Amino acid sequence: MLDYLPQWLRGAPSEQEKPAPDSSERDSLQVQVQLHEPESEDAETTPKATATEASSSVPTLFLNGDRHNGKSSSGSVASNQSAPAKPVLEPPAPLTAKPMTKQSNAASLMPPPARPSMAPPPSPASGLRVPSTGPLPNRGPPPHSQQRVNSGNSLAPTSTTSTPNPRGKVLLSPGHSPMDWAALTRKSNLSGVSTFQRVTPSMLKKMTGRKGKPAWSSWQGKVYNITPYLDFHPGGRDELMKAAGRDGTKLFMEVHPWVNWENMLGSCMVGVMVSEGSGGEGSQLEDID
Ligand code: HEM
Repeated sequence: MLDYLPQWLRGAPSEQEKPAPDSSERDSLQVQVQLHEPESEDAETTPKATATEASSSVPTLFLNGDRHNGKSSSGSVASNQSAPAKPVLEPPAPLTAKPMTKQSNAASLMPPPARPSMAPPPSPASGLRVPSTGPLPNRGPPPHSQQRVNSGNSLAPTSTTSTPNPRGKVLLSPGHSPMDWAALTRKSNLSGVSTFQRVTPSMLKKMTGRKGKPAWSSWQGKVYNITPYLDFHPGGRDELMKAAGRDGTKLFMEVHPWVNWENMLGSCMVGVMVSEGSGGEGSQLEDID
């Protein structure tokens, strides 16, 4: 009975029956001892398989054994000719270098260069654009300022519509875009006067845009007819009318110092400011009205 099992598995023979172990059995017994012998403080952990270089060309795996154990002089564990119960695992798959796949190849490539900026070429209306870089300029008067309060005067019906835009911009009616204004000023003289005017402060004060009079405003010593621009003004008629009959420099600079007054209203220039008493043809224009 149990003849098919190796001797060492059939159970412990009595001391008398026990034959002198041959060398291979001795080695097998050593293996058992080695497997159960705690080697270190973490010896109770799950046995781990470790690859090692066997004496033959085929790599062999060992349980809980390090390379030195496997190559011990007894050689029973490392040897392929040991007992069948020997805990030898199948040889692992050869650790060959993986060929580069397409994906890993692409991942190792350098990223594409940054896209060049697609800034549009400068246009005639570029002076009207808000600068895209740098600190934000003053975006109009504070919410409760006098400038934000509707003046309530009886202006002619406007062709612009107020919007809840926080910047105070209005919806310009069709045909009144900044481009339309630029095209209009290229074609015609919009000053409303045939000759250059010498305008005194009292003359300017009367040019309020009411009672059939044009709206004039001065800027750095020059006088401009702002009436034609009223419906083109992105801030609306009411805002622009605040500068009528007076020097508009301060108001203008408070709201949009980046806007080029002289370029935009060049064709609306009426004349220059002169001191009181030295008025010129402007007084004649006043008489006509
Ligand atoms: C008379 C010469 C003026 C010209 C040529 C002019 C021109 C302009 C332009 C081009 C804009 C658009 C700005 C932008 O998009 O960045 C604008 C907006 C505006 N303007 Fe004028 N403006 C003038 C006078 C005034 C005055 C006197 C006021 C106020 C009393 C005023 C109030 C505003 C407001 C509230 C806006 C909208 C807010 C903004 O764009 O920041 N403007 N104006």
